[in-house]
Amino acid sequence: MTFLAIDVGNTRLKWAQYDAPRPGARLLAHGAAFLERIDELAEQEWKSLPAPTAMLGCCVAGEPIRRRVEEQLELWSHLDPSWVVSSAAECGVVNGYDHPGRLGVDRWVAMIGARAHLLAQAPGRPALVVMVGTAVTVDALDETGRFLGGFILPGHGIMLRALESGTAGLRVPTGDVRDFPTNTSDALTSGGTYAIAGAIERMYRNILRRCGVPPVCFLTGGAGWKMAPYLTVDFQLVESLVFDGLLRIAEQRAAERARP
Ligand SMILES: Nc1ncnc2c1ncn2[C@@H]1O[C@H](COP(=O)(O)OP(=O)(O)O)[C@@H](O)[C@H]1O
Ligand SMILES: CC(C)(COP(=O)(O)O)[C@@H](O)C(=O)NCCC(=O)O
Ligand SMILES: [K+]
Repeated sequence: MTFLAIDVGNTRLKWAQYDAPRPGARLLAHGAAFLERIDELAEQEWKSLPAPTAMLGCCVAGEPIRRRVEEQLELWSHLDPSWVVSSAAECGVVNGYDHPGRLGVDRWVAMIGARAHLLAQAPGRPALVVMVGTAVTVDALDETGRFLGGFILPGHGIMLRALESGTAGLRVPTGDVRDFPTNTSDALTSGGTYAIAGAIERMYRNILRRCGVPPVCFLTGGAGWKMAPYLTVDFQLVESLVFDGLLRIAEQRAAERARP
């Protein structure tokens, strides 16, 4: 009984194969492909994988991309692709968005993963879930598992491209993060990094004010490691947060199917 988890973002598809559809399952293989390369998965990375018994994914990259991923999944003819959609409540997480279905499903799944980590280590605490990918999301879960709301910011790449295309004088290589940047490259890189760090610190304080208890902060996403050195709040870097959420949802759905 192997399980394939897939997370399709706006830049890359991330996949991981586990020996079972439940949290704590053993990771058998994993990889990532830029969206320009997803049409090669069945011919390349996935070709040598043992056939997964079940698959669950989340996709924020749009319907055409999702269909292209499903074409690759046809490699395993018995497999019935299943995609999570954001809902009003799932796996103990309650969705406080005005229109729950409009919440990015990667955010929803990451929060479900974070909630499981939180319950295992610090029940009774709120959670702050930061995902640094193409965009950056900074989401708040209260101590009962209710999603209170969150920020969306441009990611590092989008910030730099926006500045480059909106100005005459900002076309410079990537710089270093400095407290007091003294050249354009460092000023741009530091500005982007501290904009994200500042949003995280603000949400930390928003949650503390709302809940009266400091949140446990989870950091994930392809560029999460880039932010790690610059955060002033305690955090846990959990690269697998979305996969952990998918495993949790898959376990829950299997239990529901098994119920008489
Ligand atoms: N090896 C890498 N190649 C390209 N981008 C990387 C790499 N490692 C980290 N990144 C950063 O991670 C981002 C993509 O992260 P990811 O979580 O896959 O995004 P998304 O979920 O939006 O597709 C890129 O925008 C880039 O800043
Ligand atoms: C905010 C996002 C673009 C993040 O995408 P990513 O950086 O993971 O590619 C995605 O979660 C999304 O399309 N959300 C829908 C809008 C919302 O969450 O309100
Ligand atoms: K993502």
